[in-house]
Order: sequence, then C-alpha cells, then structure tokens
Amino acid sequence: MSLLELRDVCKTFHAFGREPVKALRDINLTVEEGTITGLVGESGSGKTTIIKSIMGLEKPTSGTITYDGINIPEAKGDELRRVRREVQFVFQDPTSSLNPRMTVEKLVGEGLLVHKLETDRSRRRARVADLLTMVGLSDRDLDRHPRSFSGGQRQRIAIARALAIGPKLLICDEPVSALDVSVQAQVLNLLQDMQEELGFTVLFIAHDLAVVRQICSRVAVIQSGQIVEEGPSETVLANPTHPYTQALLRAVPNPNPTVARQRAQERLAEEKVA
Ligand SMILES: Nc1ncnc2c1ncn2[C@@H]1O[C@H](COP(=O)(O)OP(=O)(O)OP(=O)(O)O)[C@@H](O)[C@H]1O
Repeated sequence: MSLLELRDVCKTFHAFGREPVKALRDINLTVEEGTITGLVGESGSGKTTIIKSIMGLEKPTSGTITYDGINIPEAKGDELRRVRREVQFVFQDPTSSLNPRMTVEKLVGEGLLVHKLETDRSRRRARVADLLTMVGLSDRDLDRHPRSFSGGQRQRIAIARALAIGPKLLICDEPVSALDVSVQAQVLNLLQDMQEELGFTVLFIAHDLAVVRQICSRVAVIQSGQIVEEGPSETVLANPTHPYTQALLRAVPNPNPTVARQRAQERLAEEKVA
C-alpha cells in the first residue's frame, strides 16, 4: 500500500522580471508503506521543492500530494495535525536544524510535549534516555548541548528527535551529505536498523547513488524537475537505462581500482567528445 503519492505534480516559480522556472514537471512518485525509497538528483534538480511541497511550505502549481489519503496542500485541522505528527524530517545539517540553546533532553523530548504524548517531565526524560540509547548515545548525554557533539552524533540526536513521536513516514533530506564517509556509513546503518526495527516508511533524498545503493529498495532519479528513471534499486543501479542515471553512476567512486580506472577513462573520452 502506498503511504505517500505525488501525482502529476508541477511547480513553476514566477519571479518579477525573470523567466518562469519550471522546478517540477509532472512528478509521479509513490512511496510504499514500510519501504525506504530513494530520490536522487544533482543540485537544482528539484529535490528541495519536492520536500517543501510535502511539508506544505510550497503549493504545487498543479497535481496532488497525498499522505495516507490526506491531500497535503489542502490539509487543515485534525488532518494537518495528523500529518505534522506522523511525518517527520531529518535534514542535511544537524548543526542548523538543532537549536544550540536547548539540551538534548529538550530537543528530543519536544515533540512528545508538543503533541501531548508524554506531559510528565520525569517519564519524558526516561523516554528520551531510551531513545538516546536506541541511536547509540546514552542517558549521560541528556543535559548536554548539541555543540558538544560531533557531526555524526548530532545527526543521531536529530534522528532520535524525529523518531520520538513514532512517525509513520520519515523524510531524510541528504542526512549524511555533511558527514565524513566513515561516519556516513554508521548513520546509514542506524537508519536502516531503526527502520527494520520500528517499520516506518522512509523517503530518502540524496545526490549520491552510492548512499542510495546501501539502503533503498526503490529509487527514483530526478533531473531538471522530471523523474527520468524509477524502479527497484538493484535494477536501476545494475542496468540504468537513462543517460543521466548512467552519468550519476559513473560519478560514484568505486573501491575496485580496475573499475575506477575504466570509469576515469570513459569520463575522459566523454569530455573529449564534448
Ligand atoms: N523560490 C524560488 N524562486 C525561483 N526559483 C526557484 C525557487 N526555489 C527553487 N527554484 C529553482 O527551482 C529549481 C529546483 O530547485 P531545488 O532547490 O528544488 O533543487 P535541489 O535539487 O533541491 O537543489 P539543491 O540540492 O542544490 O538544494 C532550481 O532551478 C532553482 O533555482
């Protein structure tokens, strides 16, 4: 069953004195319940516009965005509250997404309080301590502030914060792009383990196909506001049919030196032709 559906979504930006920008063109994207679906594209391809549209911050020019039967751009009252509770986000840069003045206890427990899921302070603190343990931190971190953690640890705090209120859909916007490669793998493993354990659904947005390969069962590739290829990750990554997907794949560093050399030669040949 699909949990999130974008149907024929278009978004055109009109800025005074400038040509209109068609940021999204007939986007069709289905995120099936209980899966991790990847959306991959380079800078400017339209990923942020899709996220903002799902968050209700941008209204599509046409088309529909449906979460569990709720039309997001039109949602009000109880429906809007349900979307805000059930759809949570993890952003690229935990340094700017976590308020530096709040303690970890307050940051992670905020949703429990706002959505009145745990109003008792000591029970909330205990619940936050459990969440911290779940993401590989500990109850000793409750009274610390985000700035005293590493980038990877901050992203763990952001994940705990997003998971605190038991979301059905987690939207991850380039959650590991700002991290070192070794830390990236740890955070991806954590997300995958949490998803397997808790069964929520993930829309995972990235510019890097290597990251998608590690955790997504399906992937959609977006270029200049259009989905150019979509399917099971294994198929898309093994046999990409669109030249843009092929180019993205060639950009993925390969640990095998023979393959890496072959790719470098292909890129060189392409540049000469161009
Ligand atoms: N408010 C706006 N007004 C005008 N054009 C915009 C606006 N927001 C985005 N765009 C344009 O829409 C296109 C898609 O932008 P978007 O930010 O969605 O891409 P992206 O894939 O998220 O890129 P990045 O990874 O760099 O954030 C770009 O051409 C961008 O310049």
